[in-house]
Amino acid sequence: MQFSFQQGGWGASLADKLVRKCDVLNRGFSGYNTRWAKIILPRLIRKGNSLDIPVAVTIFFGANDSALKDENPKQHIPLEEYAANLKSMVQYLKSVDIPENRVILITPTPLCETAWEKECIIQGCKLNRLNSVVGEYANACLQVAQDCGTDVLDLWTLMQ
Ligand SMILES: CCCCCCCCCCCCCCCCOC[C@H](COP(=O)(O)O)OC(C)=O
Repeated sequence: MQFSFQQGGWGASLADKLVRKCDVLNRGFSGYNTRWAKIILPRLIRKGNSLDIPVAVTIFFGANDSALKDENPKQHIPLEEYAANLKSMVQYLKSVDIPENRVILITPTPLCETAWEKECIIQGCKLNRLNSVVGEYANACLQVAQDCGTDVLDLWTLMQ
């Protein structure tokens, strides 16, 4: 997310598509999981006046949360906590007047294990994420969207 506004990034493309319609703000923090994001969210989005209410807020987590506990304990978040953290962020947004119908959850994308393993080796570690595990977090994200009544962009399915 943090780097999505770089040249050719999806954030930059989105901002370009929506030019003259709305501003696209990037509040991505590379490497963050839902536990850390939940803590900083109140510093990123505060209650404003009615003119400041965002048209839409996207919440895009799961890639880092789903890192394997044994191989990457710093980023790993248990599945149940991941779902609870997503719900908590939706509830926080509601408390600052951003209702669930303005929130879009985005599932994590599928993981190319061979490409990621090469990255891990460069970093001096073993493969620390598995596509099948990411899929469990994507399903949990879909469930949270259903429970909370938000829209959801199912990149897990769309990018298979
Ligand atoms: C209002 C309409 C919103 C539409 C949003 C459209 C979103 C399109 C998204 C395309 C996504 C492309 C693939 C992104 C892959 C992201 O992977 C992220 C993870 C975690 O990275 P980070 O955020 O830096 O921690 O990447 C890795 C390597 O784990």
